[in-house]
Amino acid sequence: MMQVTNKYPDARGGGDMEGTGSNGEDMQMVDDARLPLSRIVPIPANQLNLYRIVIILRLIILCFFFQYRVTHPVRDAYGLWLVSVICEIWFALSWLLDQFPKWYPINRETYLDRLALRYDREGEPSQLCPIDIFVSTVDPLKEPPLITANTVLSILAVDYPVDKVSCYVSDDGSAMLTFESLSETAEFARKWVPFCKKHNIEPRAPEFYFQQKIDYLKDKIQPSFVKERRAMKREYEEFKIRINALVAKAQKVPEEGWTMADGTAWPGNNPRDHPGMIQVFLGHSGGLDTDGNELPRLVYVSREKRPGFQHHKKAGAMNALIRVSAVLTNGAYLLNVDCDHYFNSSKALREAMCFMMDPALGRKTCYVQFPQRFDGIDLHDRYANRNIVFFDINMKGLDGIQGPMYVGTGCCFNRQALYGYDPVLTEADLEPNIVVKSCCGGRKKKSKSYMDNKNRMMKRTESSAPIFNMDDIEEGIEGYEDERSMLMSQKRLEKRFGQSPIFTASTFMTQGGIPPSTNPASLLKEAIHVISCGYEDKTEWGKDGWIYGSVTEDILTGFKMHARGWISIYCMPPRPCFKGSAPINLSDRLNQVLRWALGSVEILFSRHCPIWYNYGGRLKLLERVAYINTIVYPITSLPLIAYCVLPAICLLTNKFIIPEISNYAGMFFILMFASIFATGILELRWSGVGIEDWWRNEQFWVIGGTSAHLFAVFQGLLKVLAGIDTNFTVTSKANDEDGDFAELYVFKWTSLLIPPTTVLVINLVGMVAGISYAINSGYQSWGPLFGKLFFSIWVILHLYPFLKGLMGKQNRTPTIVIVWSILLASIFSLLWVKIDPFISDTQKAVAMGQCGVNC
Ligand SMILES: O=c1ccn([C@@H]2O[C@H](COP(=O)(O)OP(=O)(O)O[C@H]3O[C@H](CO)[C@@H](O)[C@H](O)[C@H]3O)[C@@H](O)[C@H]2O)c(=O)[nH]1
Ligand SMILES: [Mn+2]
Repeated sequence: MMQVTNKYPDARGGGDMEGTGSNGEDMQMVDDARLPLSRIVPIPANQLNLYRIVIILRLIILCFFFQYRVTHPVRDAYGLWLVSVICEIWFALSWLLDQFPKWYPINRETYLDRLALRYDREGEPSQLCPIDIFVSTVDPLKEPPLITANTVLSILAVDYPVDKVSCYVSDDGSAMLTFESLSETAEFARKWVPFCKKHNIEPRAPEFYFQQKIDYLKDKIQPSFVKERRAMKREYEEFKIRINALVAKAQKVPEEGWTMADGTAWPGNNPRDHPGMIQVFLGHSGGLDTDGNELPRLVYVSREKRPGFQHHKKAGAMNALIRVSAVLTNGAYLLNVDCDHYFNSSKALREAMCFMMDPALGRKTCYVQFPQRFDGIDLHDRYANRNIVFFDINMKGLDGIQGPMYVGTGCCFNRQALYGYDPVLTEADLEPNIVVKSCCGGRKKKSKSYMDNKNRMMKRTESSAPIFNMDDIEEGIEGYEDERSMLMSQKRLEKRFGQSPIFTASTFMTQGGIPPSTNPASLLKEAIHVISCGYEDKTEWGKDGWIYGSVTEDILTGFKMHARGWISIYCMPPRPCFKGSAPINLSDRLNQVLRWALGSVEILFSRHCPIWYNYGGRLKLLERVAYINTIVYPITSLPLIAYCVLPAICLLTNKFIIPEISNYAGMFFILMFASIFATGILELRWSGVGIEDWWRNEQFWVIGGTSAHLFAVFQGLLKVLAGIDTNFTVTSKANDEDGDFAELYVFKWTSLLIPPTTVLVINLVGMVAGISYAINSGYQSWGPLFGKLFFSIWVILHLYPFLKGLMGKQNRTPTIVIVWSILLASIFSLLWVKIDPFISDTQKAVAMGQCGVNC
């Protein structure tokens, strides 16, 4: 059923490849094996330098700009001017937070061939490290089992030694549907995996493989391929039918709850009150595939849930998986994906190992993050779902500082980093203590040296990775004199890991694997124990592992590791390693953004706030700035809304936020725009991001800012002040099989739509009013009007995708056309009739403005 021997030799020991033959070819191999497994591909210096110069220029211009703005109030519109200047200062600050972490962008390249040469040579047992892969799912109705099945299949078929891959599926919804479809998936994998490996196909998620509209015969020489492909396609369709049947069956819950095939009641009938469940499929003794080869283990896990126990959403699920996997397989590394993020490249694990198993990088790398890429997004990516600017610009920038943020999925972790240990930095960084010695010695320490270092041992468990394995511990305990301090370190371990000796012991096996001679039945029992709901009581789970306290557990988790001095790596090979789905209709997208922003606000008000947290530690300054940026951005919604309403007020009151401009001042305005434009263009140049993606990002910044971010600020405040807990509303992952993007036009009412709609309407009204006013007051008033119209149009252009989303798609007659026509019609009719409904209002406002100055 599961792996019980520790057959993973020390593979991270570094470049000491002994025992190679003495002839020249072998020597060459040894040399090659010593070459680095990855390299930094620098961005061309001329591009980067120009970019940096322009940033500095922009900074200088900005200073002059503000000097002018602050010293030149608008006499008759003091309030408007003050608000606008405050907003502008805030925008400038948030620009600084966003800009400077992009000072050292880099790219990277991996050498998979060298990795193979070093750790995975033909004819020898592979020395690659074992990896546990986590898949999280919660609601099979929103996260269709077929999608999860595809993710699981792509994992089982990954290009990595099968005995070193284990896949854990966490079911937070304790749904029998998830369980049964996983069982079907395990059966189908017996056919699917050998097919993938034989024909070396990509991607190895069947749905997406068969969906590809490419010439699948192109590089295939095997005559049998066509036939086998056809047969496999049929098999997959039958599999799909079985899954769909399960889904159909699950639509209506029987009164007495679900019963399993053997007639017993499904233990998870109440998702809020059920025991922990584990089922191991495939693997060691789980039967072979159709070619007679072993398959990776597949484990279903549904942690125990009881009323009155906090379960901490996804972070809690992930922590439960850390413990289960430590007990059952204990991979040295673990990689987690959301249920909809399948392996788009079967080489993903090897890519990650190019960094993790690198003797120099591996010791200090807490995780290797892959960019999130998506399928099924509408052609123009209306709601900036692909987040290209973030993934291709900001993250590359961070990679050059201390490493990219963790984004929740497609990320390979060093298990020790999740246990809350500090990185093992270079020997010079540390005092000459046992950590370094045992690293370099590579041999088990005798109990004597353990005794010598007992006090350091305690310290070390506080701060750095444990290097001893169980034999050492046992030997040590026998001859232990100072019982009290042993007890304390025992207590310390219990606090950190909880009350499972087996699990705690596994944490000392830094190369992964489980001790030999452990009996599978007792391991399973222990696995159930470590997922019980009370297990984390009186422990530090949530302070280590995945961090609790925010619905964006990802940011917090990565942040804490960086604060401990770990670095992370951004890995973006040409073929995207992971692909997921994204909510493409407006309402779902806004709700997703709301959750993210709320998560940020939660962090802002928590003790982990990057503004205050842990100075004097190992967090690099620019990395901190980037984290500050990701948690304060929701606040920008306040000045943003104000700023978007200002142009309309200007139009309605016939005032302006800028006084009559001199030529000298006008120059600064022009320089400002030019420098903004130039930094943008240069950024797109070094990153390779397209202008459309950039523009979408700008637009969505305004759309999100005027809706979701604003709500997040208030909900966050409510949480802090009134203790109202936040929800993790899962995004639906609809499978868009027809590919007609019907989802894009789905309209669901949510109050998130109100503020941007209001901003839009006000601006439209303002434009009508402004134009009609100008018409009435003759031609000298057209000049100032254009300034105001410009700002209004700026707002409307940014909100345009939102307007489109609001309109939906009714019978293919875009309602937006109707709206525009009504608008234009009213402008022209005003022009024709020359009436001015706002004239009295404006006069009133003028009077008030003057009063404001004089009094
Ligand atoms: O109680 C819960 C709630 C959610 N999930 C899982 O969390 C994942 C992410 O949920 P989703 O609704 O897809 O959120 P997204 O906004 O699309 O996810 C992004 O943002 C999240 C942080 O808000 C990260 O956790 C995700 O990894 C990242 O992909 C899914 O696999 C869920 O099954 C759980 O396991 N338990
Ligand atoms: Mn998602």
